[in-house]
Formats: sequence, structure tokens, C-alpha cells
Amino acid sequence: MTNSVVEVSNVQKIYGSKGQNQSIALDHISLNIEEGEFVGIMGPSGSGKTTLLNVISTLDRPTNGQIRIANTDITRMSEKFLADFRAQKLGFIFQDFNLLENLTVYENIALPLSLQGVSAKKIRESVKLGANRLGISTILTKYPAEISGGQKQRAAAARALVHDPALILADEPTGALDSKSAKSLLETMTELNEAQQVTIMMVTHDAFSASYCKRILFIQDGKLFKEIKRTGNRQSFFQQILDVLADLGASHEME
Ligand SMILES: Nc1ncnc2c1ncn2[C@@H]1O[C@H](COP(=O)(O)OP(=O)(O)OP(=O)(O)O)[C@@H](O)[C@H]1O
Repeated sequence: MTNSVVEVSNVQKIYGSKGQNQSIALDHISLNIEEGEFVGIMGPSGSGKTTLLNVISTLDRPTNGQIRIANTDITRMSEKFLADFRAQKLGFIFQDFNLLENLTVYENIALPLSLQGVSAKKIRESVKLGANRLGISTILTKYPAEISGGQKQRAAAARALVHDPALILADEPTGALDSKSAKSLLETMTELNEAQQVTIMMVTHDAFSASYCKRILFIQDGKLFKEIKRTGNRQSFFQQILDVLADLGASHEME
């Protein structure tokens, strides 16, 4: 049996007030992500990717429609409930790492658990486990300024995972990395997904990064344009992604 982690039903997001400069960022979009999936979100600039990520991550509210995350309808919850929900159920990996500079790598990874009042013993165990998973056990006492970009992103990934969230949301996680560190992070994300069934939704512009996903949703003008699933190897999926991006580009040029 499969379990939906994300259920987006007929969601609309309109920016601006009625009649004036209204912009429809999401146009009655529906999608599902099942437990254990690694899903990519792609689309041209302005197609609604960030808006979709923001409404799923509860940082913004849809204008209409319903969103369920981990079997909870988040659409009409209070801010207080959503803050707790985010802290417990979601893990975030951003392009710019978002590590706190005056905390060590250990303290950064521990943060989601410290905020939830988890015991020091449990925190130690979880941070150790997370650091091992991400291969950064030897840099736990260092500060972000003392480590490389790739190591920062691994620390951010360990922090995103430490509280065992239902869903990891990644926004251009490889955007600030050199190609070797990017590849290494993507391989680690794949391993977390395959070996530990971590559910991941990743927004990216980059076809190479997207080729690590198992399924990709392409968005255009706030609607689903196309969905593709990886059936063969990563190289052929990469080619398939480039083909859809070319179609998307062509349909834009016709406007
Ligand atoms: N705060 C806002 N106020 C008004 N319009 C907005 C706001 N945020 C986004 N939009 C508009 O909504 C649409 C979707 O924007 P969004 O940022 O979600 O696209 P995107 O696919 O993430 O783009 P990019 O790849 O450039 O980051 C765009 O037309 C954008 O101009």
C-alpha cells in the first residue's frame, strides 16, 4: 500500500488584490507525492515553482484549494500550529545552506531537536547518526566559516533529517556547489531516498540534478505541463528531461 505524503488538490494562488495587478501563480494545480518518492519540480522562470514550494512548506497559504501533508490538512491551520507542524514534519535544504554562523556544525544539526525540547542524550545520538549518514562526523566541532560549500550543504542536509521528518523540501540544493560537490550531494540524497525511504521534493532548474529524481513534474504558468518517470538509467532520464525542457521552451516561444 502507498501513503500520500503530499496531496495538493485544485490549488490556486493569486498574488495582489482584486482588479489590480493580479498575478495567478498557481492555477488550479493538483499533485500527489507518495511516501518514499524522490520528486523533482521543474519549469521556466515565473512558472510557479517557488510558490508551490512555499504553499506546501506552509510558509504561504493558497488562495483556494486544499493541501494535505502527512495526512494533515494544513490549509486552515493557525500560524502557531503551522510553526510546530513545520518543525516536526518538514526538513529544508536551501541553496544558500542557511546554517547559523555562530553555531558549530554539531549545534546547527542539533537545532531542530533543541527547539523541540528533546533530551541532550537523544540529541547526541541523533546528531551522531545524521552526521554519519552524511559523512561529516569529523567536522562537528567546526564553524560554518571553517568548512567547504559541499560540507556546509551536507551539514544542512543532516539538520534537515535529524528529526526524521515526513518530507524533505529542497530548493536548488546544488545551486551554490561546484560540480563535484553537487554530484556527491545528489548521490547522498539518492541513497537516503533508496536505503531509508526518505521522501524528497526538490525544486531545480538544473537537468543534471533533476536526473537523480525518480519522477519529475514540469510546471508552466502555474499548471502541470507534463510528468515523466524514470524507468531506465539516469543518463537516458537526463536526455528525456532535456527533451521536455526543449518542448517547454518551444511552447513559450509560441506565446
Ligand atoms: N510576492 C509576490 N507578489 C506578486 N507576485 C508574485 C509574488 N511572488 C511571485 N509572484 C508571481 O507569481 C508567479 C510565479 O512566481 P514563482 O516565484 O513561484 O516562480 P518560479 O517558477 O519559482 O520562478 P523562478 O524560477 O524564477 O524562481 C510569477 O509571475 C511571479 O511574478
